[in-house]
Amino acid sequence: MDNPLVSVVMGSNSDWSVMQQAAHMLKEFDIPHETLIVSAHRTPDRMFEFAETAIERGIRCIIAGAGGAAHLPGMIAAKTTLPVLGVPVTSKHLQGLDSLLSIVQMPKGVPVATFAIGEAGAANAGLFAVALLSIGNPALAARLQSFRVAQAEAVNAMTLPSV
Ligand SMILES: Nc1c(C(=O)O)ncn1[C@@H]1O[C@H](COP(=O)(O)O)[C@@H](O)[C@H]1O
Repeated sequence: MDNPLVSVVMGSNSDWSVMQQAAHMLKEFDIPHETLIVSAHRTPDRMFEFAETAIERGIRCIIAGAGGAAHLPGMIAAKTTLPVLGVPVTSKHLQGLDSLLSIVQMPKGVPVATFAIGEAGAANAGLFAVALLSIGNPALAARLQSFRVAQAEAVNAMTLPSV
């Protein structure tokens, strides 16, 4: 996508089933974004270059998802002052608790905004990026409000089976 405002990055293509939820939200709100595979562990030089050039490329925030020893969001945050939204990807052996703790326990001074494990976290990271971009953008803020109204209506229309 031309001139992306949000980067959605992940450590491996195996993260896509979770991380695509963030991209879907951005698409729903017509936010120009890019999706990339970058790994602090496996492609450290590429990760450094990505983080160091993100501001000059016009990126406004970075959604970073990883599983297991999920150092990617924190390492990106170490190399840029852009807001980094961390998504703990569900892992095979520890169900993403390892990813969550790796992402959330950042040392003071280098924040990563950490979301829920898995698809809900990825979708919410996308929505949070929209919320960040809606500051000073009343049209986008109005679309976000409409999204909430539609969501409330869907919940109001829910029914339960009789016992
Ligand atoms: N946590 C990280 C990092 C990183 O933090 O740099 N790079 C890859 N990974 C994670 O390794 C898991 C398994 O990856 P593979 O499926 O490729 O073996 C993925 O969830 C990925 O995010």
